[in-house]
Parts: sequence; C-alpha cells; structure tokens
Amino acid sequence: MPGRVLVAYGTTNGSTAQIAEAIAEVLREDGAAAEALPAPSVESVAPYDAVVVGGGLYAGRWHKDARRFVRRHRRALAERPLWLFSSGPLDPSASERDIPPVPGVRKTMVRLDAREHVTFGGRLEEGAKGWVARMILRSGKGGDFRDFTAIEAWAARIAAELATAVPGRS
Ligand SMILES: Cc1cc2nc3c(=O)[nH]c(=O)nc-3n(C[C@H](O)[C@H](O)[C@H](O)COP(=O)(O)O)c2cc1C
Repeated sequence: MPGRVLVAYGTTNGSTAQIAEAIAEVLREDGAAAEALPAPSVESVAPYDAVVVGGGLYAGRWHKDARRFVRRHRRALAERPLWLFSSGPLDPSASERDIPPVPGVRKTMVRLDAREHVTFGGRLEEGAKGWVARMILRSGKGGDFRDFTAIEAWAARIAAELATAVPGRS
C-alpha cells in the first residue's frame, strides 16, 4: 500500500499553496498518494501516514491557518513523520542561505518533533490582499522569490525519507 501524505498549507495570496502543490507533485511522482490541501479544510490527519505543513510568513509569524492546524491536530502530528516549511522573504536570501524558522515555528518543531524545517522565498505581486501588501508593492519590494528547483529538491529528500519511514513503502 503506498503511503498517504498530506501537504497542508496556510496562505493569503496563494503562493504557499503553489509550493505545497509542487511538493505534493514530487511525492506523487515518487509513488506516494500525496495531496495538497488548505489547512482549514482538513478534518482529520488520521488517514495520512506522514504530513508536511507550510505557511506564508506574516509579521514574523506563520500564517494563522498553519498555526491553527498544528494546534488542532497536535496529537496526531506528533505520532507521524512531520516536515514544516515557511515561505516569506521577498529577496533572494532564502536561495542563498538557510533561514531559521521564526520563533513560533521553532517551538512547533520541538513540540511535535518535526524532522526538518525550511524557509523558501516568497511572492508578492499586484492584486495581493491588504493595505500593507499594497504599501510593500508601492515601495518596489514585490516579486516572486520562490525557488522551485530548491522546493522540488526538498520534496525529493522527503520522498527518500518516506521510503524508509512509512510502513508498506519501499
Ligand atoms: C503584510 C505582510 C507581512 C509580511 N511579513 C513577512 C515576514 O514577517 N517575514 C517574511 O519573510 N515575509 C513576510 N511577508 C512576505 C510573505 O510572506 C510572502 O509574500 C509570502 O509568499 C506570502 O504567502 P502567501 O501568498 O501564501 O500568502 C509579508 C507580506 C505581507 C503582505
């Protein structure tokens, strides 16, 4: 039986959703039954053998949907192989060096014994919600800094670990 993997995400402007989809796609290519879902739509983690949770960064915190998700499902998540990611920096920094998790995400990592966390670059483009977003855009700080080569490489590492971590997968 192939492993079932959930990639749950919290997003406001959709860019983290696309990262989650890219991760799920790599996992599917590797034979896992992976699905990317908005975190609030997940009723239960019970059907999944492993979970990846990602959130956009807003004012130094994970997206509220990602925070609520890990709080609500903490027991089930602590019993499963778990990976976390954040998406935020609107500059090339995330492609150039490892960016540590924000403090709240670090706590979640420790509490739930997550295997790894990675920060990917973010995206902010015209049409983003909120006046702060519009101000950032007006100051010329927008753009798409997501590195899909790095995202897919990370997903491939997860796939390799799943091959040993999830019973029934080889
Ligand atoms: C109001 C606002 C606050 C933000 N705060 C942060 C932040 O604290 N750290 C960071 O790295 N990126 C920050 N960003 C950039 C976002 O994390 C980035 O645009 C991300 O890709 C958004 O994800 P989403 O499209 O899935 O909502 C901020 C963006 C906005 C609009």
